[in-house]
Amino acid sequence: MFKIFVDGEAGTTGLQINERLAKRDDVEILHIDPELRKDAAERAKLINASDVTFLCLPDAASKESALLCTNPKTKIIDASTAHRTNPNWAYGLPELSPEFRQKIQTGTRIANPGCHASGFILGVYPLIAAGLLKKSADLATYSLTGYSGGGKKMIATYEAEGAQISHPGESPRLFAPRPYALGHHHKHLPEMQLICGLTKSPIFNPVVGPFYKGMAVSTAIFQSSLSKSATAADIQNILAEHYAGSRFVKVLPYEEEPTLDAGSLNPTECNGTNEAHVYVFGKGESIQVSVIIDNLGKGASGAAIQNMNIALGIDEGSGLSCF
Ligand SMILES: NC(=O)C1=CN([C@@H]2O[C@H](COP(=O)(O)OP(=O)(O)OC[C@H]3O[C@@H](n4cnc5c(N)ncnc54)[C@H](OP(=O)(O)O)[C@@H]3O)[C@@H](O)[C@H]2O)C=CC1
Ligand SMILES: CC(=O)N[C@@H](CCC(=O)OP(=O)(O)O)C(=O)O
Repeated sequence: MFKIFVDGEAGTTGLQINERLAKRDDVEILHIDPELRKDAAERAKLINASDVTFLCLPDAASKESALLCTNPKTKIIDASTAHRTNPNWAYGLPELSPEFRQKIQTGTRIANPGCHASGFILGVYPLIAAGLLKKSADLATYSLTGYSGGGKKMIATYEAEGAQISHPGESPRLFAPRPYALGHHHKHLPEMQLICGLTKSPIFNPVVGPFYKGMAVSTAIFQSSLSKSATAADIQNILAEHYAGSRFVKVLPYEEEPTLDAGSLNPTECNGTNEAHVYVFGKGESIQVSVIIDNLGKGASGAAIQNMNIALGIDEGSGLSCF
């Protein structure tokens, strides 16, 4: 029986991890007295008593918790941004390459990827690894996300009575999707750039909409950024080959005239799963890669549990099929 502690168990990500773990009989969950949830000594006790600790905390608290861990056997999986570009931590996206998977398997420090970053990297990394997309590529990406990505505070704002209602003659603040991070320094940019090995940051526009969860991350691939000319179908082939055999990442067939439901991409189609759906669109020289995930699934707690399974040497999909 593996002992698991979720530091930040009352937050959005922590609750979701606990929900998944509660259905398993191979783990024992160590709970903290809610009154002591911010007490460093109490957290240290539980972290060091665990086989795996999930950090579902703001960055500063995550850094503090990681330093509280003195048990060399305890594996830490951090859901925050704090350690994602730290070379001493494994980056928790095992589908990228056998090396990424192996670091998760053997290390004791695993950084769970950001949700937008997961969508971006899943689409872009294989194209760079194949030598088609230049590391110096100019990339423009937008991500349409549900509001649960903003944690407890944003959920409360969106779910306040009347907040999402559009009144005729008024300017509704939350009804229409809202582009944000317009200062162009979103916190996921460093991991997007580092993990893909890009020499410059993409231009990244996240957009939050009035739906709870689900995310579609779309990246424009310009011919000038390719080492040789390629079509959308070529790019789909590379991605399909890269993820062949992957349990959770599915590359959909290329369609010149997409016949998706109602002719549009549905950011919620992976909700309740740990899957990522990868699409390639475009015609002639114009190419777009779109990745759909559940921001709370493959974008957060699903990925965290998948990483735990890999780190503990148990079946990768344990506890994930019961979402
Ligand atoms: N929501 C999402 O889609 C995703 C979130 N993440 C990341 O996961 C982490 C948690 O996010 P999320 O679950 O959304 O956040 P929430 O705001 O929903 O929850 C954070 C939790 O951490 C607790 N907390 C805050 N400070 C401390 C502290 N010093 N010691 C102990 N507990 C503390 C909070 O308690 P209290 O409320 O009482 O202060 C709260 O329960 C963040 O780093 C976030 O960026 C990662 C992927 C996706
Ligand atoms: C809607 C919204 O605000 N989304 C968050 C994504 C949160 C998240 O997943 O970020 P971490 O994994 O890095 O914690 C944002 O864009 O900052």
